[in-house]
Amino acid sequence: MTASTANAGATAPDERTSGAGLLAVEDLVVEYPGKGWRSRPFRALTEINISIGQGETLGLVGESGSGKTTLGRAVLGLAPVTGGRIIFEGKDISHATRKERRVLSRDLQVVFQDPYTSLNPALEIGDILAEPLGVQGKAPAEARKRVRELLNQVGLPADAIHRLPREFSGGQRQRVAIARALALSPKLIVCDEPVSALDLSTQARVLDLFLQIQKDTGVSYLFISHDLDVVRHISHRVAVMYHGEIVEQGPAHTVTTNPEHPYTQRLLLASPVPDPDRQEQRRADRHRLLEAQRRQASTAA
Ligand SMILES: Nc1ncnc2c1ncn2[C@@H]1O[C@H](COP(=O)(O)OP(=O)(O)OP(=O)(O)O)[C@@H](O)[C@H]1O
Repeated sequence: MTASTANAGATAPDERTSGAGLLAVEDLVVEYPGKGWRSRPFRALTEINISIGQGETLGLVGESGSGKTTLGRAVLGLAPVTGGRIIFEGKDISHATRKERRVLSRDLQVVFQDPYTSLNPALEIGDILAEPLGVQGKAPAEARKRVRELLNQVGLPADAIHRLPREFSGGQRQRVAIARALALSPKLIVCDEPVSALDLSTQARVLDLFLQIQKDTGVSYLFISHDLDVVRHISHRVAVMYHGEIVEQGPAHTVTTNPEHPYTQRLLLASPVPDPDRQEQRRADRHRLLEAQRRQASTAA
């Protein structure tokens, strides 16, 4: 993985700036009802505006509690929308009924962070992958064929069909979760920290798989991560969240190497650089950023 190339596997990121088309989130507000120690409703998202085009990845970064997961859940219909709209393929889905959500689930899928808890441990991989196909009414023979295709697509052996999740490593389990999300050929996948639980070399391979799948299928991703390097690698554009608001968004390379907002600058300076391959690039980024801050300070003085 090279830190300097944002989503090198798909369309050049800087050619994309609008992201209009598939998903548009307009002035979205999410308030959780008050409960327990929080007796008043809690506003987790305030006037969020993002959009994602077909075949595009929008990376969503921000510290813990900034509202990234809530935004992903709102898109999936799992968080209470109290204001604004979520438009998917031109249709307002912010208050979709359960029946409408079932239909939408063909096009809108999710991959969660933890490959150890997101798969039913009692089911064989073949059954895990066939489940969404059965729910959508695919005949068993057709479902079996699709399961074999999916295993091949995510780089798992055909005999994985009869094995249980516990027989696989974290990276392999995440491949199963990706295959399950792909089963119905969705248009958008919400990826909620899908590589955070994996070691670095496995992270790189799984990120490459996401890129390859996007190239092959044209799927779009809302890619949530707290890791700026991961987001830079996978995304065309990046949105930065802070206390339930988007404070900055733009082309991935610009936002992750030359951010404008002080919060993004702090994120960049604070994020660790565990991968030796990325250290040189990050040192250069930090140096440039610190220089720019020094220049700003001396101009202000
Ligand atoms: N079901 C809920 N009920 C009430 N408050 C919630 C609920 N889910 C999340 N929150 C609150 O909303 C805020 C945003 O949480 P969210 O999980 O979206 O942040 P995040 O950026 O994804 O954090 P992390 O990276 O730790 O997952 C937090 O203050 C959290 O406590």
